[in-house]
Amino acid sequence: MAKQDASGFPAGDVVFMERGDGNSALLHLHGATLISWKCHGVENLFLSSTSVFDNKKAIRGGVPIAFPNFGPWPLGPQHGFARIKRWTLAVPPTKDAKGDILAVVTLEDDEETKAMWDYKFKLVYTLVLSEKSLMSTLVVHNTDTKSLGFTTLLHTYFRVADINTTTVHGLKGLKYTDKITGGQDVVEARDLVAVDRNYDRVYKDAPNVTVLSSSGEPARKIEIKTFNFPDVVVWNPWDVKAKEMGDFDDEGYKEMLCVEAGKVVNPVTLTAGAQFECSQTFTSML
Ligand SMILES: O=P(O)(O)OC[C@H]1O[C@H](O)[C@H](O)[C@@H](O)[C@@H]1O
Repeated sequence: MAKQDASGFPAGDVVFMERGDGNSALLHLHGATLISWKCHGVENLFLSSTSVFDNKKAIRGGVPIAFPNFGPWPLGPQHGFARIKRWTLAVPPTKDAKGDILAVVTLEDDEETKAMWDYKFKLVYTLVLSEKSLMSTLVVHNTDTKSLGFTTLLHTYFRVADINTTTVHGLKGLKYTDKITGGQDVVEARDLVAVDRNYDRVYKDAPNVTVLSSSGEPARKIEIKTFNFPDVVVWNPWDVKAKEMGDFDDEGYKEMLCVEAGKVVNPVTLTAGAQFECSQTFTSML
């Protein structure tokens, strides 16, 4: 398995949050990519063992942030630049009276971002680690004197013991676009969505709670509660695409599922000085 604890990284590259009861989180400042969330000692995030940590390429796994664009982008790299920029640690891990840990990282425009996307902005990403939960809040500030538009998404790679026992609840009745087959939107008929091939589906207008369940050892049941993320992308590259990606374990598709909270179908428009807040909270229900 990939290095998923703080000891494998130069100290200045990662932010380690630890409650001391088997609950911890590890964020890499490259892309503000959360690369580990352990709940009672169980790792819930998938990180490819072949992920490249060169502070250039996006980290393959954890929770990369897509901003200011989800998907192919004519102005710059796929999924935007937030996942490949170095973020700044604004508030180092701080414990409150309940024992919860808070940390804040930020990203602001610079010459490189403005060459692609000519706007001034500030992103503030706040993590709060509780006993069974991790809340991640992204606030986008328009610090420019003109309006800007964007799409954004938290690209969570969940770790599961066995994809064949994994389901996602909460998507029934929603329309989705299937990016693999193309064509018309389809209505999801299943209460429990199981993934048995290459999936790349964008579910629209989802309720704010979905639940990922997986048996095997260890079993997992994780509630994903969102705010201002109306879309859910379900992605698994499966065997052929996994092999095609240089930074994805050949067999890794059997041990992961991406359930991505997004604001991707309808972009956000922010007037000068305005801000937009969105969040997702993982809660282990076991
Ligand atoms: O390889 P990446 O740029 O990290 O993208 C990985 C995947 O991200 C999302 O899930 C998209 O819906 C997929 O179309 C894409 O293949």
